[in-house]
Amino acid sequence: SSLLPSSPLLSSPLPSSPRLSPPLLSSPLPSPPLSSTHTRIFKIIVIGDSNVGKTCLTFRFTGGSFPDKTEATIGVDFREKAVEIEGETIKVQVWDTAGQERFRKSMVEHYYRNVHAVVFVYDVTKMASFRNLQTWIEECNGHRVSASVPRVLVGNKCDLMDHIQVGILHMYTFADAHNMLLFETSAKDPRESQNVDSIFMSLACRLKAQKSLLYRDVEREDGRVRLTQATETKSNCPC
Ligand SMILES: Nc1nc2c(ncn2[C@@H]2O[C@H](COP(=O)(O)OP(=O)(O)OP(=O)(O)O)[C@@H](O)[C@H]2O)c(=O)[nH]1
Ligand SMILES: [Mg+2]
Repeated sequence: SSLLPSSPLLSSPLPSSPRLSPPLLSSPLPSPPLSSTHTRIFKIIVIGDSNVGKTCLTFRFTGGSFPDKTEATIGVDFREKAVEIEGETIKVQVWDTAGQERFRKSMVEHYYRNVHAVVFVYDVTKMASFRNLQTWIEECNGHRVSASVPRVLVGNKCDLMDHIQVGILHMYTFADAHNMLLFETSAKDPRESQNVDSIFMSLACRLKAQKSLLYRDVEREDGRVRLTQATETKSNCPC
């Protein structure tokens, strides 16, 4: 695990440092492509206590498996996966952040800058990791993350059924109070992998929908781009 995205866990080449290229930093949600050569990137950060399984979840989504061994993330690891939604290829760029304070201090500003969605993870077998969510939410709010940025609550390690400390009621109440989508997952159990994918795919669909409502009918007329009213809202989203 490393500050720079040179980790062997990386699924594809990614920006060489957290200073991302201008198109990603310049707009809160990148506009849809007007040509097929431009791929939109959605930046999703994954935060929560150390050891809750953030690295394993992001690896399960981008790499399709559970890593044999992980070390505490230092700074951030980037992982990326191209997904296709309604005919558009979108890059889901997952920022796997460090849970340990000493490994994240200098990076926090980078995490939240122009983020498109936030995934809050806790460990269903550790009540402390659930209680600490309040602190993570405060940090997120403290970095001027807009209320329109979708937030998701993920209770991980649900394969450890005999050790569950955070019941479903806790989870529902919390997610409801904070207007979050919620998922219970296991990064470890392969039978749960679809559920892990759903976390990121549902966000990607939502982000795409947010923008496609505005730009759905982008048309070119006489060489000029014209925006027209959305005429249909039916979605072919795979989620
Ligand atoms: N049983 C079980 N263990 C898991 C699961 N996900 C992760 N783990 C284990 O939990 C430990 C921590 O996982 P990581 O993904 O490294 O945790 P992290 O949240 O990235 O931790 P930091 O990088 O320190 O913030 C590892 O030993 C994993 O093997 C899961 O779904 N089930
Ligand atoms: Mg980690």
